[in-house]
Amino acid sequence: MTVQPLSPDELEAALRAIGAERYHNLHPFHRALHGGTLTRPQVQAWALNRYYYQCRIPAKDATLLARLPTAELRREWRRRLVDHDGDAPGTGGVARWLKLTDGLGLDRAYVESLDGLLPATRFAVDAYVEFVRDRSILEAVASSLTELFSPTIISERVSGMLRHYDFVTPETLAYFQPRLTQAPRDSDFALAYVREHARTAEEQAAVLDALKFKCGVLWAMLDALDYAYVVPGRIPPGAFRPDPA
Ligand SMILES: O=C(O)c1cc(C(=O)O)c2c(n1)C(=O)C(=O)c1cc(C(=O)O)[nH]c1-2
Repeated sequence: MTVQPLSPDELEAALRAIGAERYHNLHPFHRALHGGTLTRPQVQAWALNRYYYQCRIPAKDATLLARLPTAELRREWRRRLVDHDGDAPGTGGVARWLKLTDGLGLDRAYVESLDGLLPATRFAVDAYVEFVRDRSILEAVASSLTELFSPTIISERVSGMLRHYDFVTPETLAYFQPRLTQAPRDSDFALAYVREHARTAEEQAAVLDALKFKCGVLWAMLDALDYAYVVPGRIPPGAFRPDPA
């Protein structure tokens, strides 16, 4: 029996249902981060590990950019590189993420060295970069669609962290403000691309799987933090160890 393809609206609804079920806003570590029940060292561990995601995002976008077939698509996608890398030293999202790790009292050279990462952070983020490098353009674009759901979590995060943690200031969280406009712009484009190009049932299944995969990447990063930094005695050898209080 041949499976009938979904209409673009049905495909979008199926993508949104994946986010509603699997996006990392539902993870216990995020609930704790936003709800104010983490300690400063646990927030430091989150920011340090998330730095690796931030700094690999432009590399993943560059691998896709190189494969895009038209100037129109490349022009659209290259904005993401500028958003993250900036167009001068000290500008862009990665530099702003370092303001967050600075504000949390982490040594910048240590953060940038990547020496303190959890092994699973590295594996999860590298898997995302490799997925985008190796899969079809359609799957690669679809894997960015978690950003459909990020403005809500970012708003929750900023208000929750400012309310609950006296060691967090609006300047420390400056990374997130531009994301509130960048993420919808990027995800609107990616969603329109996927709605138009995922026509067959096979292509649509691949797109849905790409979004599930990406939700898994984000979830696995938080599982790793939850495992290592919530119950004492579980920090892997070589990973970030908070200073004794
Ligand atoms: O704070 C978040 O929860 C969150 C989530 C995501 C996401 O859903 O992938 C991104 C970001 N932030 C983000 O800041 C960012 O630059 C980004 C790029 C991408 C991507 O897949 O290309 N996702 C995300």
